Amino acid sequence: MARLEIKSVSKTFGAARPADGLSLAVEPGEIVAVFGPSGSGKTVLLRMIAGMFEPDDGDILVGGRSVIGAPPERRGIGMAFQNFALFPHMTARDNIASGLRAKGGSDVAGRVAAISRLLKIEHVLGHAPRELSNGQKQRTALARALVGNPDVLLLDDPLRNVDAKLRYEMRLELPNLLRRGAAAVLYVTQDYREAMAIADRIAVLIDGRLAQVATPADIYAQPASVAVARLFGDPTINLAEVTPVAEHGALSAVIAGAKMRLGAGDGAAPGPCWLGVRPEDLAISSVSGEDAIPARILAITPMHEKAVLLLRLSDGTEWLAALPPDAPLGAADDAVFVRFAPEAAMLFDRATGLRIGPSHRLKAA
Ligand SMILES: Nc1ncnc2c1ncn2[C@@H]1O[C@H](COP(=O)(O)OP(=O)(O)OP(=O)(O)O)[C@@H](O)[C@H]1O
Repeated sequence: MARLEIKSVSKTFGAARPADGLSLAVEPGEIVAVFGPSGSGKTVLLRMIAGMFEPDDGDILVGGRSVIGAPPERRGIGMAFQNFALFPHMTARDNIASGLRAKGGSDVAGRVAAISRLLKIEHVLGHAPRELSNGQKQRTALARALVGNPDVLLLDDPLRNVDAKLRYEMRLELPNLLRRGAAAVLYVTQDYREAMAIADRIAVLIDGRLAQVATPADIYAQPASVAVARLFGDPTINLAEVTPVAEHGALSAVIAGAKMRLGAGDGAAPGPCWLGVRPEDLAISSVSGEDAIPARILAITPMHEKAVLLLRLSDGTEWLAALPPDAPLGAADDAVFVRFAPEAAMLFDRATGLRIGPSHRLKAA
């Protein structure tokens, strides 16, 4: 059992700076998802930890000892990648055993059998990779990463190339499987749902910097910035440019002519902001009122667990509302009124993008 610590790590490739002062610690038995847009530096981070190349600055420690300069096989790290990276000429059994054999481990056959049972691939151990389905390849690659009981487990988008059904199943199974060995797990994914389903904490990487490291619930309810807020949620968060005003210690902002009460902030007017409201926090009705934004329904998309309404507010802004499918939805071109609770409004500084003030969403939940 060992802690993984990444301390002020930076890496530059020409004009690209995929790691810019990254600091993060992962405890034994903890799963931290590294999530961020394409090109944000996720793979570079994993490769530096694995020892495929070294950082320009900073330190990486496993169990309190720096691994900088140590060869990959001496770092106590297991890895699995999105393209599986299995040796094509070896059976699944030999692929799984390859790392153990290289290290001269004991009871290789017994350990391979045990991990294969756990991953339900015992029946294909004699097959070559070309004879395996993508799901079986992915389980074989995971088995190879897990079999040596590594201190640190690095998984680079391991479910990207498997079909939707298996991905769903594996999202349910993986957390228990990964926690068995009490490794410190870094799990890279481009899918925010996968990050939320699998991880204890999510490290949001944007342009080589950690924009936020927090639990999935906190990141959703209290995103540190408008960029983080936009990465989590489907449909994505609705935004409006506002300049809130403070009256009697309470904030409000005018959106498309309607004066909306805001629960965010500390009651002082914060200057120009982005206001963000999640689609599921909007209520739609045919009843007008001072606290309601006039809008028109442009389109309704029924989905099995929700209906998504595309709305045009009276100032031309387009917002999305996500409603329970049994809610009265109206029809395209209907005039409607949009409301949200003051606690549902988040405010982000327009210049920096950072969220303003304490969130009231958690209190409301
Ligand atoms: N070996 C390398 N040489 C030069 N530039 C590199 C190298 N590896 C990565 N980069 C650059 O570093 C940046 C981050 O790349 P990285 O592969 O870490 O992104 P990512 O977040 O994993 O993206 P994706 O989700 O698409 O896999 C990119 O601009 C990439 O072009």
